[in-house]
Amino acid sequence: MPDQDDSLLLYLNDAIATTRNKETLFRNVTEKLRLIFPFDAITIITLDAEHQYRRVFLRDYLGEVLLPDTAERKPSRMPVEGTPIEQFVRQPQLHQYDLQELLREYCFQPFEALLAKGMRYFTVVPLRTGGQLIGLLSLVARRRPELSALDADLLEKIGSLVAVAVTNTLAFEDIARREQEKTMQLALNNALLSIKERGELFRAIAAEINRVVPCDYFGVRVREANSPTRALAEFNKQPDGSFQPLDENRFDELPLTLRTKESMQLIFREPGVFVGEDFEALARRHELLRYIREERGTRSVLCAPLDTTEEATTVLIMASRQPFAFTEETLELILTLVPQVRLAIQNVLAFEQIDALRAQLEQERTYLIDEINTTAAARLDDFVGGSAVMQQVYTRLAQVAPATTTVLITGETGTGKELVARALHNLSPRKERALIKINCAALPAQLIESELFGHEKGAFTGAHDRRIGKFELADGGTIFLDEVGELPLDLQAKLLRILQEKEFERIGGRRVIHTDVRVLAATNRVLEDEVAAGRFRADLYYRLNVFPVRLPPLRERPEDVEPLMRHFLERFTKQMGKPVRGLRERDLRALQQYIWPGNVRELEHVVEQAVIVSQGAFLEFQGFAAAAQTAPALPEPNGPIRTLKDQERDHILQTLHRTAGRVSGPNGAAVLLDINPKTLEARMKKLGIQRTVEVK
Ligand SMILES: Nc1ncnc2c1ncn2[C@@H]1O[C@H](COP(=O)(O)OP(=O)(O)OP(=O)(O)O)[C@@H](O)[C@H]1O
Repeated sequence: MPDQDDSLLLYLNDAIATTRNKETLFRNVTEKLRLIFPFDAITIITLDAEHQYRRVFLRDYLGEVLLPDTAERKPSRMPVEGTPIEQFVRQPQLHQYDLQELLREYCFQPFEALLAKGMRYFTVVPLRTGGQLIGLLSLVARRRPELSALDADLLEKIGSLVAVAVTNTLAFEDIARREQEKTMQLALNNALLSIKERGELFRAIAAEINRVVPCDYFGVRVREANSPTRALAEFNKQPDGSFQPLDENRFDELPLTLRTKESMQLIFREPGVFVGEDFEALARRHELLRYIREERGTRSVLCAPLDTTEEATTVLIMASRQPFAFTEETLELILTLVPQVRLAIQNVLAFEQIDALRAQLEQERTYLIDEINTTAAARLDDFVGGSAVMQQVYTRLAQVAPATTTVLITGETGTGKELVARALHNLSPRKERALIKINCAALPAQLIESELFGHEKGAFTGAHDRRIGKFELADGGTIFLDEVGELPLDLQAKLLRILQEKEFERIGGRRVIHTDVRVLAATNRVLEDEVAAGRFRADLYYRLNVFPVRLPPLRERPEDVEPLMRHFLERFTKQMGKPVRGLRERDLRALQQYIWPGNVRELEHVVEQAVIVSQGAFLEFQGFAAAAQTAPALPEPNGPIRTLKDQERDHILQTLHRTAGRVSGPNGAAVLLDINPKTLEARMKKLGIQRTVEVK
């Protein structure tokens, strides 16, 4: 049939030169071939340059669907080694085989399936262009094809034409793919450059990628050593095609057995596609994947590592309910996007960090402004009083200030414990960061925890927003736990953990937060006694008492009274714009002899009051004069002994007199007497002191 052959060749030549559409082209080619050669199925495979991998380029079963389980359903790149194709590649000539014989040598599932469909004969035509073997054309038939020498010659020629067509098509596909890549990269770039919010950014990435590689799940997860993986962002595709973020806590509903660290560890660390049987095998081995398969109907997964550092691996994961949703090509495409996506993630995380720092700075700023308004930063120069006991204190302060050592400041009320804490902070390298004060006695017990550790949004009723705790706020700075002896026992345990491990969690949060905080604590209680009474944890006491600083009460250093007095006098006179007045010798002596239960603070108040009320040439200590007369601690040697009750009654009365009847509050009698206002009220009741009657 030479004429017919020539016209076929001409036809093919023409078709190949003019048809750009792969499907039309090969439909035409196979139809023509069938007219000449009685084959039942035609397959074209292509080979890579090293002939190690094969891809199915086209299958045509002439109307009869064969091999329903394997056709196009594998990742398209498959190895050559170990298959009969190895043999064809080694001797690239036109060959005819009996499938049964081939199968004796090789175990090859596609051929077994062909055989099961009644196919017996297999003709291989090498596809060559420019002397290079680029693929194979195979023709399969039920009946043995009788090929003449001319037929064989024709087939070889057809092979050459088909090879050109295949190469052209591949080149076109390659160009189209690169264009697609470029378009995607451009689209992604636009999104990545303009979006700074994490959720939105990842949603845009998911949507762009989904346009080319459809998926039902898109996520970026991070694996860190020794902890379950966590998501940077995760989305599920909705029926309307939009991507909705997945609930961060959705794994909380998992059966406990699945929430083990091992199960929650990321299994994907290499780029790969897991489809069909590969996915099923993986799901059988990995519990969590099996669960996701059941719950979400996931049947294939693609993963592409984005970033690997010593501490963490970040992986992009796509999943689909289709069993063969991804191929090696899709993976290659996704991998070309990795550098962009990595950069975008780094950007967005950097933005978040900046935001977090800005928020922290803002909080610190607001806090500091509040603080500055009430108290200025203290230095050692601010301490007045050169008594020997105080000299020892100053030396200890100067020694410990530059270290990160925890300091426990003890002393009666008003002895200057807070002043010491401020001085320690300001003398330390942390002075540029915040000094955060927490008054452990002034907070309702149920709020202290949130105050110290912060809480997540919705952690408890009323927690509308996330709140940063003071320990987090003080990161890099100092925290001052005032009245630490008042801390409830359960919080003592939590405080101990921070001191030991330097980490904590927000209430309602699962993330462990590390913090670098120097702790200063103060109390006017004798903590040893509190420990003995079971009200204070011994282990916490030892943790806090690393470097104790005890502030002596004013009565133990009467020589400091005068300089302190003069110091306050100068301050208040200036502050109030009052004229300078003299100090009577007897008043000074009375002040020095007084026992000062409220210590320096009480002295400060006495002077303040004197500056306010004095009119003449001398300072008047009206309220104090009475106290000074009755204050001597020792009674007359031979005088009548007064009962303790009387003594107590008088003492309370004097104090109330001084505070103009005020029991509680900063200027109340309870502060001066260093007892709880409720306790004072109870005592007053017991002693028959009625505020309104007695104090006018
Ligand atoms: N040595 C000192 N020199 C100058 N001022 C002092 C000195 N000691 C204390 N003060 C002042 O006395 C007042 C009370 O001090 P501070 O608040 O530090 O005492 P505190 O021991 O923390 O009291 P509390 O136990 O009641 O909290 C403050 O105004 C402080 O500035």
